[in-house]
Parts: sequence; structure tokens; C-alpha cells
Amino acid sequence: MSMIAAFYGGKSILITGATGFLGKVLMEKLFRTSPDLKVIYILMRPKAGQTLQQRVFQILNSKLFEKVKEVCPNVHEKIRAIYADLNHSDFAISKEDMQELLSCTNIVFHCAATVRFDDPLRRAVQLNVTATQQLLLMASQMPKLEAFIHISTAFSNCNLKHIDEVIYPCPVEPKKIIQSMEWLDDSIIDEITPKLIGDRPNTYTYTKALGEMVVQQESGNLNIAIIRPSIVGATWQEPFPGWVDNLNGPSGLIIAAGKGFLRAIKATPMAVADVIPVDTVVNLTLAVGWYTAVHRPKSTLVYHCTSGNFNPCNWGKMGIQVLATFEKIPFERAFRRPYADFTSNNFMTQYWNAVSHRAPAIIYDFYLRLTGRKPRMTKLMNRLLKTLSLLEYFINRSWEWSTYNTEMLMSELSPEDQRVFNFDVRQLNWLEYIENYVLGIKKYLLKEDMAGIPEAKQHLKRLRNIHYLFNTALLLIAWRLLIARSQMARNVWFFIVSFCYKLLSYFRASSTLKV
Ligand SMILES: CCCCCCCCCCCCCCCCCCCCCCCCCC(=O)SCCNC(=O)CCNC(=O)[C@H](O)C(C)(C)COP(=O)(O)OP(=O)(O)OC[C@H]1O[C@@H](n2cnc3c(N)ncnc32)[C@H](O)[C@@H]1OP(=O)(O)O
Ligand SMILES: NC(=O)C1=CN([C@@H]2O[C@H](COP(=O)(O)OP(=O)(O)OC[C@H]3O[C@@H](n4cnc5c(N)ncnc54)[C@H](OP(=O)(O)O)[C@@H]3O)[C@@H](O)[C@H]2O)C=CC1
Repeated sequence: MSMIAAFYGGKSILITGATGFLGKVLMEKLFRTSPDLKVIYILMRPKAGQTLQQRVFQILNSKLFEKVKEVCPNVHEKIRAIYADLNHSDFAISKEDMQELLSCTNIVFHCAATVRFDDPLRRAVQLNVTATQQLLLMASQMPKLEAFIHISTAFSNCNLKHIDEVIYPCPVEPKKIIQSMEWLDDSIIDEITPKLIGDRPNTYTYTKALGEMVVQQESGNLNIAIIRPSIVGATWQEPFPGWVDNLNGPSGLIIAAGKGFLRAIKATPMAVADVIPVDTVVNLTLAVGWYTAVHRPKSTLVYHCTSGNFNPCNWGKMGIQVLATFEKIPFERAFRRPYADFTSNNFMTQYWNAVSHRAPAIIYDFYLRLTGRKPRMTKLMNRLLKTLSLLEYFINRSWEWSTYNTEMLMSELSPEDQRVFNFDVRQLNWLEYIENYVLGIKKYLLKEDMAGIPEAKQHLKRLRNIHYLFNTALLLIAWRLLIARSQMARNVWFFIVSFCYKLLSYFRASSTLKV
């Protein structure tokens, strides 16, 4: 019997960010392994015209939850969706709901965050720092609380090369930052943002670091742990391989490459691609929840959930395997044949952006205009280039994360728990994982049917022929222009034509003689 699964039985669990990528997999695993848990409270807001109930219904009816429905048929009765907006000072939770949360919650998993790299500092502080502070305040009023698990990121200290499982201080106290957001106006905040974030690349990593400081400062008597995952990717094994439902991390770029938009990225092939499967993160999170509640470590422990230390893969290997998978499993209606390469310097990046990204987009938009349709490719390409520029920082560097606490936890688990809550990435086969990842993107993100693969392959063949035709036409036009302008080119052309003519006459003459 799994001790961790038994621990969550009968518990009331509060999850923030349950509608996100990580949150959904966390809920799924909890219900599947501990179907006898009492209730999962999820703090959520209505979105895209959907009420809370409609959002929950959609999640429970997705492919991800198919296995859960078999082991926990009354799963819908065990989810309590509570209206909450983490952008509001008191989360806008009703009095009755707040009362229930405070009096019943046993475990808190705080996953909600803004993960956008381009968010203005005010928004990122509100969600990643202030909301964390408020949630801790709520937690401190929960008499039955056994553990509070905060999800941070391995990149919260990406300004360092070697990162230990400790909370590093930021130069300005989080409390001061929170206070200043209350009275500074947006233009001033924008002006001071680069100074505040210092050598971090964006507001996301900076505010996640502030969030960790808040956790440390406001922990009081709570049993708290921090988990720092690196780049969270599709599921490795559970509930099935390859599940993914958002564009963050590598997923968006894999789509862009598979559809033929992305032709070149400024990346260092030998840099470590520290991708970690989402089910691995969830298994570690649940094990940490159990360990923190049962063993009550004296201080706040930080756990690195990374792959580079145990089983490194680099961006070069990942890129090659992604391209190889497109040969077997192409995406439908590609814009160009999938082919992408890594560039090493700014000059080459600018060159390929102009030649392979912007120029085809302009030509295609011209064609759309000619055929009476609305041009859209240039806009899409500009967004892709903006995304590339924001991700570049992470694909041109390597980091070392120490993993003492994670390894210690692994050794604390029973063999059964090590199997059910496996977070040992040494067993991960990257080539297999990447292939399943690409397949998962096709099925669950792009919602493409596997029956369409022959047609997708035909489409790629047509694109190849168009490509050859286009290049030949371009060569002929260039040659024709050259002949018109240069005596030298004319002489070469005359030489080639007369040579071919002589060769032809020779063969004709020799074949006549044979007869
Ligand atoms: C040797 C030869 C080899 C050959 C090789 C060949 C290679 C060929 C294979 C290539 C694959 C292998 C290499 C992979 C490298 C991956 C590096 C990943 C590093 C990640 C590090 C993460 C570290 C930290 C981890 C963490 O701790 S946190 C989690 C990470 N957080 C994020 O990843 C948020 C990023 N995102 C945003 O920051 C916002 O999204 C924002 C982008 C500003 C847009 O923002 P905006 O334009 O305002 O609007 P959106 O609505 O968001 O999107 C608007 C439009 O952009 C689209 N789109 C949104 N996103 C993405 C995205 N990612 N990628 C692409 N498109 C995206 C969306 O489809 C929409 O398109 P549309 O629908 O218009 O057509
Ligand atoms: N994905 C990754 O690569 C990595 C993620 N992490 C961390 O993991 C955690 C989860 O990330 P992930 O699941 O990928 O992110 P998602 O963007 O998929 O999910 C974010 C969640 O936060 C919720 N949320 C955002 N704003 C609010 C708000 N104002 N009120 C209520 N809820 C809100 C979202 O709700 P809604 O659906 O309503 O928008 C969603 O459920 C984050 O803390 C992130 O920093 C760490 C390392 C890597």
C-alpha cells in the first residue's frame, strides 16, 4: 500500500491554479491514487464566457480525466469550485466560502501564477508575490492545516549559474515592492523595472524569486515547502504519455517548427535542455506534501525538480529528434516543409529572420491580397519572432541545480511509493519522450486526427515540389537578368549552349553510325 496515497485519503485539499497545465495533472493524480480523499477546493475564476461549473465540467470531461472516472466515479462531487480572483486584495471570496476553507483545509498546493515573460511588473507582483502573501495569511488561520506547498520555478535565480536548494535574498524587500506598487503610477513602474529585475531576463523570474522570499518571511509556524520545476513539458507516463494542453515552454516552438513557420532559432546546441515532464513534477509535489506534513522539517525545504543533474539532454539532441519525428508524424496543413536550424550569432539570426521568416510571410500575404483574402502571415510571424526573442535567454545557457533535498526525499520513500510517485528522471528515455511529446502536441493541442497523416505527407510532397519550382524559377530569372547586363555572363551562356549543342550533335552522329 502506498503511504503517500493513504495520507491524502480523507483530506480536504486546496489548490490554486487548478485550471492550469500543472494544476490539472495534480488534480488528476490525486483523484486517481487517493479516490477516498474528502474534497478538493479549487480557487478559480470564470473565463472566456464560461462559468466555474462549465470550466470544471470541461476539465472532468477531457481525455486527461478518463482514468479518474473509472476509479472515482463520483469525482464531480469531490471538487468544490470556489470563486476567487487572485488579482483582488481579498481574492473576492465570499464569507461563507472563506469560512469553509479556513475551517476545513488540510493541505494547500499553491500553483497559480502568471507565467508570461512580458507581463508588466505590477501584474506579475500582484499574482506572484502579493497573492502568495495573502494565501499565506489565509493559511495561518487554518487550524487543520498540515502542509503548504508553494510551486516556484528553477529559474527564479537564473541570474546565478549554480543554484542551491536555498532561498536567495533579493536586493529590495518584497514588502517594499508590494507597497510601492500601490502608489507608483504605471509609467514610473515601467521605468524602474529594468533596474529592479537587474540581471534577470524578465518580470516573471524576478517576481517568482520575490514570491519565495515572501514564503520564507511569512511562514510563521506553518509547515512549508517550495518546489522549483525547470521547463515543464508533456506527460512522460501518467495518465498516458504525451499529454499537453498549452503553448508554454517548448510546445509553441515545436508547433511553429512542425507547421514550417520556424526556420531558425538562436540557440546553443550543447546547452542543457532542462525539460521536466509534468507528471514527474506532480509526483514530487505530492511526495513533498506528504513528507512536509508527516515529518515537519524544522525549516522551509526547497526541492529542485530538474532533469539536467540526473539525465541531461541538450537542445541540439532535442531539436534533431523533434525534426525526425515530423518525418514520421507530420502536422497537417503546414505552411512550409518543417526544417529548422540553430544559429549561433546575432548577425546570422537577423539574416535568417529576414530571409526565412519575414520574406516568405510578406510573399504569402501578397498572394492572400491578390486572391482577395485578408493578409495574416506577417502578423503571425512578428509574434513568433517576439516569442523567440523572449525564450532565447533560456536556450543559450546552462545551469546547475543541486538536488540534495530531492534525492533525500527519494531515499525516504518506500519501494511502493517510489513506483507510484516516481520522480526519478534517470529512467527517462529522451528520444521516446520527445517523440511522444510531438505526438501529444498533434493529438491534444492541435486536435489533429492520426488518420490524416497520409494526407499531411502528400501535402509536404506538394510543398517540396513548389519549393523546387520556385527555386528553379528564381534561378532562371536571376540568370536572365545577369545575361541582360553582363558581357561576361553572355559569353559563359554562349559557351554552355554551344557546348551542349556540340555534345548533342556528337551523340546523334555516333548513334547514326551504329545503325
Ligand atoms: C543541431 C541541429 C538541430 C536542429 C534543430 C531544429 C529545431 C527545431 C525544433 C524546435 C523545438 C526545439 C527547441 C525548443 C526550444 C524551447 C525553448 C523553451 C524555453 C522556455 C524556458 C522557460 C523557462 C521558465 C519556465 C517557467 O518557469 S514558466 C513557464 C514558461 N512560460 C512560458 O513559456 C511563457 C512564454 N509566453 C509568453 O510569455 C507569452 O505568451 C508571449 C510569448 C509573450 C506571447 O504573448 P502575446 O503575443 O501577447 O499573446 P499570447 O496570447 O500569449 O500568444 C500569442 C501567440 O503566440 C503564441 N505563443 C504563445 N506562447 C508561445 C510559445 N511559448 N511558443 C510559440 N508560440 C507561442 C500563441 O499561440 C499565439 O498565437 P496565435 O493564437 O495568435 O496564432
Ligand atoms: N509551465 C512551466 O514550464 C513551469 C511552471 N512553473 C510554475 O508552475 C506553476 C503552474 O504553472 P502552469 O500550470 O504551467 O501555468 P498555467 O499558466 O497553465 O496556469 C496558471 C494558473 O494560474 C491561474 N491564475 C492566473 N491568474 C489568476 C487569477 N487572477 N485568479 C485565479 N487564478 C489565476 C490560472 O487560472 P485561469 O485558468 O483562470 O487563467 C491557471 O489555473 C506556476 O507557479 C509556475 O510558475 C514553474 C516552472 C516551469
